[in-house]
Amino acid sequence: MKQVVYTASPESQQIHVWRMNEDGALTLLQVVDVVGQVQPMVVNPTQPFLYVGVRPQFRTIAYRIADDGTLSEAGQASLPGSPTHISTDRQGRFLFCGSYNDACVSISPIGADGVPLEPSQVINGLEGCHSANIGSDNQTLFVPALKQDRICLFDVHASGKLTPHQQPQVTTVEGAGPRHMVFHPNQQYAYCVNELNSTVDVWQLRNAHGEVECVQSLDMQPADFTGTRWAADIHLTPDGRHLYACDRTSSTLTIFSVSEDGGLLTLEGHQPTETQPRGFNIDHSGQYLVAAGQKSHHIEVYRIGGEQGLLTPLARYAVGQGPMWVVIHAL
Ligand SMILES: O=C1O[C@H](COP(=O)(O)O)[C@@H](O)[C@H](O)[C@H]1O
Repeated sequence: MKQVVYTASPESQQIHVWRMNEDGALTLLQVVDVVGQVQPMVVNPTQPFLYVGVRPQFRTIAYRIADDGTLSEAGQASLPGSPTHISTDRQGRFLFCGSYNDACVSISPIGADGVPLEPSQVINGLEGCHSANIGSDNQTLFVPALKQDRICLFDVHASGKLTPHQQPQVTTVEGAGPRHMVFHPNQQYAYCVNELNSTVDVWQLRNAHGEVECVQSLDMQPADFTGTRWAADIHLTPDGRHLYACDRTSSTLTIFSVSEDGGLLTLEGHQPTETQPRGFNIDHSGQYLVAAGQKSHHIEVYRIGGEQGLLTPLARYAVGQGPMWVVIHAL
């Protein structure tokens, strides 16, 4: 499998493009200078485009992905707030943007040329909006509002509109701060990392009443941990067996194994990693994890191994300043 790794470094305004070799080693292919601080990134699932969110002029830049993974700019569109997180639906028809500082989520249609258009709708009042995550059904959008301890649910319409889902929101425990989410491949469960109390919640997507319900909440930290909690990102291996979440104060990756049905997590261990890991990702083969240290200005590649999914450090690489986002794309 041919894969490339994109890392976004807002302080130096750069995207580094790496080829990922079969053994997990990275080879630098390109450094893209971006006009603005580049933060969130996502690849269109059906067309070869990388979308990034930049500031201080809030917009998305679309890059065409060449056959070798290198990038060339294809167009830009405005965004209604500072882009904290961007994502697409599973057919690559819409771009979603969550803005923490501007407390909103937006939806922008993606044109036939692969470039996003201007937003077709903006929903305000989502305090601490930290991400927008399309469900496996490609119809329900899950939007964590960190400062309100709730995840808002919206139906996505083909017209480019969002309307409140039948169950319009679910709430976490007070002070949790829901941030990023991933979905189990069996479409039955989602996992949300909570920034402020460093826990991971397991959300059953359709309980006996057809509703979303939290069925487990696990601490990411060891029982004797007394430091400040500051969790950030969460990712699942493609086979749904191993789940990872990172905490920035302790600079650790927490490793969970996932039960066969996806409904139960077991804490397997902690891996020290780059200083202040804000973003990481897992490759498409499920063999490698790449973590970015916002304060170390490096990324580190790990091999995922064994029944427990423990991590073995392979190599670290200097990137730009303040790396914060990692995307891995199968060519
Ligand atoms: O994780 C965090 O994210 C928010 C929003 O980040 P931004 O890059 O969109 O400004 C940040 O303000 C908060 O301090 C931090 O913990």
